[in-house]
Amino acid sequence: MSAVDSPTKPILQLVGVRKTFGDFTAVDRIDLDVREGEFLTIVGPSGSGKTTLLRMLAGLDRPTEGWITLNGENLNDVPPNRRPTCLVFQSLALFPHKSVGENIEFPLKVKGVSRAERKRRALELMGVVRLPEAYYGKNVMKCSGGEKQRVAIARALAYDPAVLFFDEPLSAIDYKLKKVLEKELKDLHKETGKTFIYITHSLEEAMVMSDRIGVMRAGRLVQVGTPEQIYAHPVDRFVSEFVGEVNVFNVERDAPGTAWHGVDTPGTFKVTEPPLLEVEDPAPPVAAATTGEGEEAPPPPKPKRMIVQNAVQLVVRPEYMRFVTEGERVDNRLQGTVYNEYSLGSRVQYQVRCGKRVILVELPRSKAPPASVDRTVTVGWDAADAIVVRA
Ligand SMILES: Nc1ncnc2c1ncn2[C@@H]1O[C@H](COP(=O)(O)OP(=O)(O)OP(=O)(O)O)[C@@H](O)[C@H]1O
Repeated sequence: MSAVDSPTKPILQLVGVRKTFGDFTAVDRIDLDVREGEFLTIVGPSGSGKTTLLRMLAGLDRPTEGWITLNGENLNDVPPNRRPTCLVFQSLALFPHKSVGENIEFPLKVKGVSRAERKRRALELMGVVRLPEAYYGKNVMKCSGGEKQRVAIARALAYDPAVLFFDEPLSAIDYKLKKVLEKELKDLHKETGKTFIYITHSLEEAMVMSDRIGVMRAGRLVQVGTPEQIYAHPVDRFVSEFVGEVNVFNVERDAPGTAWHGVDTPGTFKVTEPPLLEVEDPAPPVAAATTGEGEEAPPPPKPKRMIVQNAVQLVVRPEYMRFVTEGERVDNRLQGTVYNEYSLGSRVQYQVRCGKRVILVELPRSKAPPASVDRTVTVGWDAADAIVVRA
């Protein structure tokens, strides 16, 4: 059972964490519970605030507002070297003139562990990260990128931290090795049972390894969920597009119960009823009250209302689009012409011009029709396969 399914208590809690640089807010009021033993990945585009958040977690920066607690203890003023956490940097920060063994043993040496015990533990950790014992005396700069990565992780494990932070450790590694290391990191997480917090801009990486993923945008954590939740139930268009290429249709209706019409794509569409939207009541905020001691008490929260949405976006992933034959039952269909097709290895992607729009369709190679370019086709999708997000 993963940490996500189990009722484990939060090990790390963030409450209203904010970081500003002058007038600029890099991280904006983040609330997050990290469960003990989970692999949580924070993803987001460049500049969304991931590194700033991680630096606060690791103690390299102090939050401007809010609290970070570990097992209930406020960490805000605890320096990095006094925290039971360890950060594996993108640059790895290894000691270049030292051997693999010396690098891994460093935290143990600082703790005053005997030479024999240090060596025993270093060899044990080399086994955990799959480095051959013969590498013990090898100069770390003579190791490959993937090997250095393993040394950095073994050294982090030597600290025996409660939580390990990873700052894009695989970003400089070639694609094939990265795929191997992603799986190894996931195995390592399982074997050690430690809490891993991982930062990356690659959602693909996050999907492979994580129990949960937090998606950041402009300093805010816009969605936290399992890879399945992020993929199948993105909260908005930003998250859905971050997960991969999508077809987006703007649709609206005059009133509940009437037909949905395309705004930018002509036609009537069958749409799964969108969820009610929770909004703050537009009534003016209630003035702050004064407490008995003469201090200002915070105003009560604004009441919320549920409203029916009559304008939404339908997000249809290319793999949920299909070519429809005459008479085939499908909820929504569009006529078009295939103008390009691309091989994606085991899948084929088609670009289909439907009026002024280009629709992406992706099929497994085994179901891909041959030589489709310039053919007139009908593309279609079922209402249940469209993700309905706020317009
Ligand atoms: N010390 C600083 N002073 C001023 N602005 C900063 C500082 N550190 C970060 N920022 C700004 O805060 C924002 C978030 O930066 P951050 O490095 O956290 O983003 P990121 O999501 O990690 O990006 P990337 O994936 O490119 O590393 C950026 O606009 C950045 O310019």
